[in-house]
Amino acid sequence: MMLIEDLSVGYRETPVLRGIDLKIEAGEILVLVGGSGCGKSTVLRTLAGLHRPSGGTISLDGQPIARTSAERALVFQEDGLLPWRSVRRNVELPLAIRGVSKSSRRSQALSWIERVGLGGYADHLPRELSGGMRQRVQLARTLASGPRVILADEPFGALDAQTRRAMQLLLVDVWSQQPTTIVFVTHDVDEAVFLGDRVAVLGGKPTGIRSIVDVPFPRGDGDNSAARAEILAALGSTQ
Ligand SMILES: Nc1ncnc2c1ncn2[C@@H]1O[C@H](COP(=O)(O)OP(=O)(O)OP(=O)(O)O)[C@@H](O)[C@H]1O
Repeated sequence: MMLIEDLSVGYRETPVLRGIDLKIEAGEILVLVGGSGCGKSTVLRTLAGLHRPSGGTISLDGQPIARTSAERALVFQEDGLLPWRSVRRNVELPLAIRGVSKSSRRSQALSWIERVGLGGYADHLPRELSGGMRQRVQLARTLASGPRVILADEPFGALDAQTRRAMQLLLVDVWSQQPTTIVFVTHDVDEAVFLGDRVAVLGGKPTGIRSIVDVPFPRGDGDNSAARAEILAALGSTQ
């Protein structure tokens, strides 16, 4: 469980958000939405340990978060793959850093590559793949590293609608087999309601969280229109 208490974030003298209290349960998908520039990426980078909070505390299972750690993996819109390494060798990288033996990391990487639907592309270079395929490789690499928390910053933001949907379904598929805690930032309310167990709307003063909306049918076929309307209303009130 990740516990965020009275968190303030900002840059030098510029406060961005303050008074954030959030409890993120293990295995939950929590989505952060909010107007452009409200501080979503800053919060995520703070949870990753890349940015120091200006106040408050963050802990993961009771341990304070003070720096970056492989247990909290950041995933960006830009895939961050190493262009000179093949798909397989990109996915192997976090395993190599953890000291996993060569044969074991090769078989684990190939298994993840298969699971994200890229069997047959293991020896390709990133530049030989489409944007959606590169995002699949990024997902495989992230999952291969076995993080306890995935911090995703608009990972599908640059993809066309069809590829984006395919990636959401893939994420849900792998998450349902292995429910990792995910904090997911998006601009897209439909994506938020599809993926999230809960959606936190950030922005607005004096508090950093305008509203937390429970999604009744996350990743399912039920009617989430009331949750969607509540998120849109909260977003409207932060403008
Ligand atoms: N490195 C930085 N130095 C100073 N100010 C910054 C820095 N990064 C972001 N900011 C400011 O902090 C605020 C929050 O930025 P952040 O990127 O967290 O917002 P966001 O909600 O993720 O935006 P978007 O949805 O447009 O990506 C903005 O006003 C931004 O200008």
